[in-house]
Amino acid sequence: MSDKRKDYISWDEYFMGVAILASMRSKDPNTQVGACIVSQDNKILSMGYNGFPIGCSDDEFPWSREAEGLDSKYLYTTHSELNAILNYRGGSLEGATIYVTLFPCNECAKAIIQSGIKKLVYASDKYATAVNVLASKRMLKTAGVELISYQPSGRTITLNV
Ligand SMILES: O=c1[nH]c(=O)n([C@H]2C[C@H](O)[C@@H](COP(=O)(O)O)O2)cc1CO
Ligand SMILES: [Zn+2]
Repeated sequence: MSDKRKDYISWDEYFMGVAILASMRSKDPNTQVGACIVSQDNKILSMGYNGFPIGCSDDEFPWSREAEGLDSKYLYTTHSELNAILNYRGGSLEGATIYVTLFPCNECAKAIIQSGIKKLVYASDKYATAVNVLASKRMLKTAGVELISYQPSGRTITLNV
């Protein structure tokens, strides 16, 4: 009897890897974010990345983070976490886990909590001191969502696509 492969990727590497891959679809020149929602039995339910709503052209709407008023990207981008939740076409997300490449903002936290997601695994927390992230953590913790800081395995995964 032959032994099984030993260097297969872990569930965490797989799901965070999918979130990272989703982020690579983002057209945001500054921050690309990806999310992957997973069921309690390790099935991928949905994915998302930050971008403009369907029908709002990436070439017509602005990607500027400095511009004020109607030319700011912040008015138009749908965040990766919200996109992943809205992209889901199944039933309930109750009890699911969301893998995110960046800690979610307060608006995404509300959507995560209300959709019944119970666990959040995040990679970067580069805006940790921003007031919206502090508010996000306050809500997620109060609502009982488990927050797990992803520990990179150190493995490099190369895709020849
Ligand atoms: O939770 C988040 N999820 C998410 O998708 N984003 C997106 C919105 C913007 O397109 C980008 C943030 O842009 P910037 O880093 O230039 O401020 O990341 C931003 C946050 C904020 O934490
Ligand atoms: Zn958000």
